[in-house]
Amino acid sequence: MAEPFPREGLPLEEARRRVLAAITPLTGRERLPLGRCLGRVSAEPVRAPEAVPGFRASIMDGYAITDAEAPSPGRRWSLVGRSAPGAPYGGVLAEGEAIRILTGAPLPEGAQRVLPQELVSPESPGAGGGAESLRMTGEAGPNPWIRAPEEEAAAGDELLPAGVRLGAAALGRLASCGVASLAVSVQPRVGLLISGDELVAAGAARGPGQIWESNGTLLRALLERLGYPVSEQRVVADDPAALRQALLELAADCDVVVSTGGVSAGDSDWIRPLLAELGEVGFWKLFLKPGRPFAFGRLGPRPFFGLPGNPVAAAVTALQLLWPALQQLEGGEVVPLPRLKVRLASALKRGAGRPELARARLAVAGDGALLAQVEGSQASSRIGSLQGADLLLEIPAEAGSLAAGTELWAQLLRLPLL
Ligand SMILES: Nc1nc2c(c(=O)[nH]1)N[C@H]1C(S)=C(S)[C@@H](COP(=O)(O)OP(=O)(O)OC[C@H]3O[C@@H](n4cnc5c(N)ncnc54)[C@H](O)[C@@H]3O)O[C@H]1N2
Ligand code: MOO
Repeated sequence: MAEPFPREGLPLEEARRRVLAAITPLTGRERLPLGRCLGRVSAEPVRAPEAVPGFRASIMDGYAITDAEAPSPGRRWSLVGRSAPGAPYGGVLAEGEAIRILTGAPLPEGAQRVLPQELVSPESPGAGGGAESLRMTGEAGPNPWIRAPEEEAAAGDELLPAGVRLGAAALGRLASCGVASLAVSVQPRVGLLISGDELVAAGAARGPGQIWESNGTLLRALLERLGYPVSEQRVVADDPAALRQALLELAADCDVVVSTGGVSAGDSDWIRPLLAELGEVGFWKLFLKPGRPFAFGRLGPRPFFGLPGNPVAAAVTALQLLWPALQQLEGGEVVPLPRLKVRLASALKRGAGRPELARARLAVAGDGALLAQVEGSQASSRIGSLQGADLLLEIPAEAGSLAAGTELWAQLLRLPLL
């Protein structure tokens, strides 16, 4: 039977294309208060209900006057009132009059300019009584220091399209425009299956040849950081009946099923035959280091990701293939990691073979050039190679050892702050 994939494995780009082509976004949505929307995806466009700020507001603490042009030093006004944030001056300002105004307070009708208080000096009425007055002592510039009523938004402006991941800035802006809640897409429920006869929980005593289970902790934390907490997890031995049972349960309860381990070609690697039995193998094997034994397919109707058992390979393929799929399942834009060009800080010994995503630290040289520092073994079993990594260096398949200074593309392991 012809294999539906090249023998050496699928190039990463092609694998990502096939994964995304097979993923249909979930249709559910829910309305949540803003405080619970961080990291979620907008399910519909949001428009400003009203203009914001909605009135002309002072940008400075000072005095509002009717003068359109900057007044000259020595000019005087009589002080007739005050406008504070939330306590506007009710009257109409006339020529020759000024009011005290605070930052953020509404300008009264007739006012055309605010004089920052540093430019004027108030004068008390003399012995004969009369109004308090104001005298121009400084040199006014052209800025009238007035914030336009529609500076942030006009009524009906689109504040946000559908399909956008909500960060602090978007949520803050929605609040500033009076929006209290919003419709967001439901999140995919992620089921995680961890398999391996050799695995014991961290903290438990190890028998001969046993290792402490780490992929559960690693993947759960990574997925949580990406905004997709794992909703169910099973740890199962390399036993086909137990694995079949766990896969069926996870597929029943979750929108996407992810496994780690048991996906290469050994005689206790059950994931692929079980996927073929319970659903369909879309493709198996990537032309990638780390991450060659990777399976994608369907478990019944659910997308399935068989990540390798080696921890680094599991984390890298989760970032490269599972994360885009989760973004698409949620109905959001699939946002790739930013790519940039960096130079190797030191020579890198390697053999040509598979395209590699090497873990590196980002350093900035004195002249501002971006440098990649690859430290220690890049074995896919060594989780330490992920620790502190800022970059995944994209090393082409045909590249052998690389000299210091070699320019390479790299993916920046950073999420947006705002
Ligand atoms: N003949 C071949 N052998 C292997 C190939 C191959 O192409 N031909 N590929 C190698 C590569 S590359 C990788 S990566 C591994 C992945 O194999 P599996 O996905 O089947 O994973 P396992 O064999 O179950 O485990 C590999 C390794 O990782 C450890 N492991 C597994 N699960 C966990 C866990 N939850 N926490 C911590 N460590 C875990 C496991 O003990 C093994 O050491 O296959 C190569 N072999
Ligand atoms: O793909 Mo494996 O992760 O190279 O060791």
